[in-house]
Amino acid sequence: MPRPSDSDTLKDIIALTKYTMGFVPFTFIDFIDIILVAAIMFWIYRATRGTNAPYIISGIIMIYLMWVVVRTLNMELLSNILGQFVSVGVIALIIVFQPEIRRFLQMIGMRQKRFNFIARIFNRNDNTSVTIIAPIVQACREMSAHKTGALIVIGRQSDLRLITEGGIAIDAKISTPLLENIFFKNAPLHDGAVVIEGDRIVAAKCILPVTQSDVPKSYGTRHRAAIGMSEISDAIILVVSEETGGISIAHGGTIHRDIAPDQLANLLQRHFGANRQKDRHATMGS
Ligand SMILES: Nc1ncnc2c1ncn2[C@@H]1O[C@H](COP(=O)(O)OP(=O)(O)OP(=O)(O)O)[C@@H](O)[C@H]1O
Repeated sequence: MPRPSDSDTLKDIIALTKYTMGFVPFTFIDFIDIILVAAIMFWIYRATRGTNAPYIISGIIMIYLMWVVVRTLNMELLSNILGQFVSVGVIALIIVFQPEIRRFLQMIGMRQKRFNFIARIFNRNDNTSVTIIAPIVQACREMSAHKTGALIVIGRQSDLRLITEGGIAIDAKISTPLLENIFFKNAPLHDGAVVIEGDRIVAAKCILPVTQSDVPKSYGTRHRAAIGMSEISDAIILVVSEETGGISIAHGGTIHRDIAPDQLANLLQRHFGANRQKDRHATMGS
């Protein structure tokens, strides 16, 4: 019996591909579709990392695949039972993922102000270390020494209106005495977070979203709120612990605890220096 040659095999593959493509036409839109689904799945993975959500998603996918299999095999009873699970699946998803969905909506609400080039050019402050960093670091140093609890959000590119609108508007130039006064125990505005944008204290008494990630049990709500805020925005969040006087800095979903005031000044310099360089590149590019 003659053995099929390589060219025969190739012809068979081409024929099979054409046959399959006849049933399932693959267009450019399909390609975009697949890329978007992959991007959404990657985002869901990143947003739910560290939570129980990936396990729940795997469970839902398993139920769905079982349902597809039993339906194909015409197993009526099992198919009906699993079908009920699948049909209420969307509602179950909304209930189970309520915190993640809320975080996603907040993230959309805090979209980057990256198209606001003109405002950024005119708002750029080359004296950042004198006008912003020094008074904040000094306030943290003092509050740390007196064990005054504080939560300070330093805005960068993310739009923080969703947060500031829930607080008390202040709109005053940053100064060490003002920050200390706000957080002074029993002062009317000491509860919640202060939000700083540019060289101004925009609002106080702001409520921040608390992280849903797995953090050590020793972290109280103030530290959890700092991490939560850093997960949904590019802001830098400073915490002074009322319990220990320790200073922490949260950024990009992680928190560094027990930072010395001098180290804090260096870290802020680095963040704002990098920001200014990024602005410069963006301005040159635009
Ligand atoms: N979601 C939030 N948004 C803004 N501020 C918050 C939030 N949750 C808690 N806080 C602030 O944190 C204070 C409570 O801090 P708590 O003792 O629970 O946290 P902690 O992380 O242990 O901080 P500390 O080390 O200062 O005790 C509240 O009085 C309030 O001012």
